[in-house]
Amino acid sequence: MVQQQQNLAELSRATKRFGAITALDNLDLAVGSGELLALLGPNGAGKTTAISLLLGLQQADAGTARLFGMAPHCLDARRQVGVMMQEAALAPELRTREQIELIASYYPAPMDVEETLRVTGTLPIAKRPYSVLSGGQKRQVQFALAVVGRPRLIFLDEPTVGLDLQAREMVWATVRRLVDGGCSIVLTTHYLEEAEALADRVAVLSKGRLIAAGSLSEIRALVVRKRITCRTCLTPQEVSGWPDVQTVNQDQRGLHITASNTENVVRRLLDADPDLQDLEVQRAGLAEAFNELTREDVQ
Ligand SMILES: Nc1ncnc2c1ncn2[C@@H]1O[C@H](COP(=O)(O)OP(=O)(O)OP(=O)(O)O)[C@@H](O)[C@H]1O
Repeated sequence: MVQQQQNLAELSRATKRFGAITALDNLDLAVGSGELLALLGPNGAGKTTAISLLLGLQQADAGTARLFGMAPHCLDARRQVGVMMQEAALAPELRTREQIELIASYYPAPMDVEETLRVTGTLPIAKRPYSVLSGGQKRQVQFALAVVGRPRLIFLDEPTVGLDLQAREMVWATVRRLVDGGCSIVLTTHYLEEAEALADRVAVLSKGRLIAAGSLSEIRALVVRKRITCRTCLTPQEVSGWPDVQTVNQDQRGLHITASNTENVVRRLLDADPDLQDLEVQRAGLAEAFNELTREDVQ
């Protein structure tokens, strides 16, 4: 018998307004079992608001939010969730180990506290009270609290902002391990390389609306533009007038061309310069796709 896969978290036609601002505009969003969904979008796009609705921290003005098929504020739903928001109010006097022990006690089958300290890089600050920690160390503790309960679904709102490279890599490694173990994760990030490194699926928000969703390659494919690099005797001035050519730059590696139809441009390059060398054609990266998709909003 084929079992129907249930979405762990779901927004249906959700709208949320703050006075004159429409933070979410008729948004549909679903988080499937075992996936890492990256929510991308410019500042103010509605990413944090979407998570807040799914967690029951805020109510939608229209539409619905469901968490494990329940209203998000239900304790049974919340018990299956771990959260790291951008701001956290933690007891300042509690030491890191005590914070982790406290949160672990709320969950039925938490991770071992020592293991949590180790995999989140918080072992060196285990004995220090929260109030004396640096900004980055506080984020590490918040991350530890999000994962210690071994929840089925974890929301991470910009988890690596303010972390040094080593701490960021530790977060990435732990996130990968959790997903490998069957955990689902919703991650908001401004670091596109973070989405590229971790996400199964990407949802791009802009002005409270979903403007694109799909796998990384599907999102990249939305951008038709591709890059051509080659060594040639042709000058940028000659090439820039050709059909399908969008931009041309030159440096010591040769000519760099972006084009909407690379096949046509490559054919013409080879015709015009039989001695052409080091020809490379690359698809647009996530960063280019993101810029293209949200261009209207960032201008
Ligand atoms: N409590 C609030 N009161 C008034 N306006 C709010 C409130 N929360 C969010 N907003 C507004 O709603 C919009 C969406 O905000 P939100 O924090 O969801 O965006 P975001 O995509 O998470 O942005 P960022 O990437 O900067 O964190 C913004 O214009 C924001 O100013």
